[in-house]
Amino acid sequence: MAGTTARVDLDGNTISPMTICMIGAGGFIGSHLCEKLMSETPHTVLAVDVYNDKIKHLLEPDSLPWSGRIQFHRLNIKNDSRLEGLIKCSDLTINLAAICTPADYNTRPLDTIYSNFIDALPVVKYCSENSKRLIHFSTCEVYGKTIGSYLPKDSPLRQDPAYYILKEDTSPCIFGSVEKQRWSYACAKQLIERLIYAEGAENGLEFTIVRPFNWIGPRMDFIPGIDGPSEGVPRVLACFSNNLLRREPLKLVDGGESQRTFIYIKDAIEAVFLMIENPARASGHIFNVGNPNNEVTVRQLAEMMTQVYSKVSGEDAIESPTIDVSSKEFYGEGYDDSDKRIPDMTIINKQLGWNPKTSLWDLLESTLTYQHRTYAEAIKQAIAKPSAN
Ligand SMILES: NC(=O)c1ccc[n+]([C@@H]2O[C@H](COP(=O)([O-])OP(=O)(O)OC[C@H]3O[C@@H](n4cnc5c(N)ncnc54)[C@H](O)[C@@H]3O)[C@@H](O)[C@H]2O)c1
Ligand SMILES: O=C(O)[C@H]1O[C@H](OP(=O)(O)OP(=O)(O)OC[C@H]2O[C@@H](n3ccc(=O)[nH]c3=O)[C@H](O)[C@@H]2O)[C@H](O)[C@@H](O)[C@@H]1O
Repeated sequence: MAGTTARVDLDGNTISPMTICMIGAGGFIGSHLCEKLMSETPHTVLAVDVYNDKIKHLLEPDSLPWSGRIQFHRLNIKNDSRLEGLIKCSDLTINLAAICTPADYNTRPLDTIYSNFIDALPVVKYCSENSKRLIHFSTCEVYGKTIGSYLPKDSPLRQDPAYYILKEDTSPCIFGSVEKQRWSYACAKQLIERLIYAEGAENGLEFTIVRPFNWIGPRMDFIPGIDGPSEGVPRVLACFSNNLLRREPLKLVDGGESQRTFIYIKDAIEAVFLMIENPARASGHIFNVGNPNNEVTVRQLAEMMTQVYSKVSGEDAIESPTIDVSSKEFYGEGYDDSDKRIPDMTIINKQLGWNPKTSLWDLLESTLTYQHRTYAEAIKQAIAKPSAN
């Protein structure tokens, strides 16, 4: 049981129980982190968010084995003076709070920039002034587009990893023009990374920056019209899950040619655990956290999800499982895209000895089993409702 056996770090030292102020704990990544921290460690979590639906199962009832080790604080970090007190009484702050759905970047650029830069400023300041450790969640989007994407289509250099592998310490950050407001998120995340790095260099802030590469799994985002707004556009896993559940074609933006590497949330959480419990190895570093072996085009992802969903639901796929849609139609004016995202793993391997394990097929199978179990009945009822009236 958590807390009864002493935990040791990668260097064999005993890890003392710590208090973690987790901002954005009620979201997708936060919920998985809280779940594992409660079941496998003696650490205490001060869970800060405006919502708690995804961690409700950890908060009640009082009889849960970790009762007393997780406290929920409903607050908006934009304007709440309690934040500094929570950071002060913690050993470590993890900041996950952000607007991070691409449909918002070009349609709500101000909210996106405020959320990812301005609202994170006090968190960094309080950590620096109070000499508290910070793990800040950035994104692989800070790399933007690959160098290779600017080469002629038939250039052999496009096949050379030097032109597309993304390395924390050497790759440039390549964004589109300011009119392409898609990059408002990446640019705000890049500037907060630079500010944190500068606080480390000038004022001694002990920090770790995480750059997640498309982490996916249960509880990611929402299913429109079921546990989120009907007109809302979540990230691709939830968009495609929604289409599959409703037996609609999966929409391929601009032909689905962009490439992504997807990693299972449970593999990625292991990496964050190593950062939490090995400060001497993690501090001062920026880490890519992704699975370079799970690369697909978005079209291939759609095809694989269609096959996996048929297997887990027992339903045959519809006759035309995908449909092409322009990015302007799907996201509106100002959308642009990352062409390819393969993380270099050298730094995280060297510092933390971490590697991802789960194949794309396996992670989709467990995730879509969850989606089917959680939403299929609610969708059936939602679809049946209008005709019953
Ligand atoms: N999921 C991924 O693959 C991925 C990839 C790259 C980067 N990230 C980064 O990781 C972090 C977490 O991502 P996620 O996928 O869990 O997103 P999420 O949207 O599920 O979680 C973010 C949480 O932050 C909370 N939040 C936002 N603004 C807040 C505020 N002002 N005050 C209090 N709470 C606030 C939200 O309510 C939400 O619960 C984000 O910073 C995101 O940019 C995630
Ligand atoms: O997850 C990450 O690592 C980062 O990348 C995501 O950005 P992106 O991968 O572009 O967002 P998705 O919504 O997951 O879309 C992936 C691709 O699928 C496409 N897509 C999306 C939805 C859809 O229905 N159809 C479709 O073709 C998009 O155009 C894009 O090319 C988000 O910006 C962040 O959550 C995060 O910082």
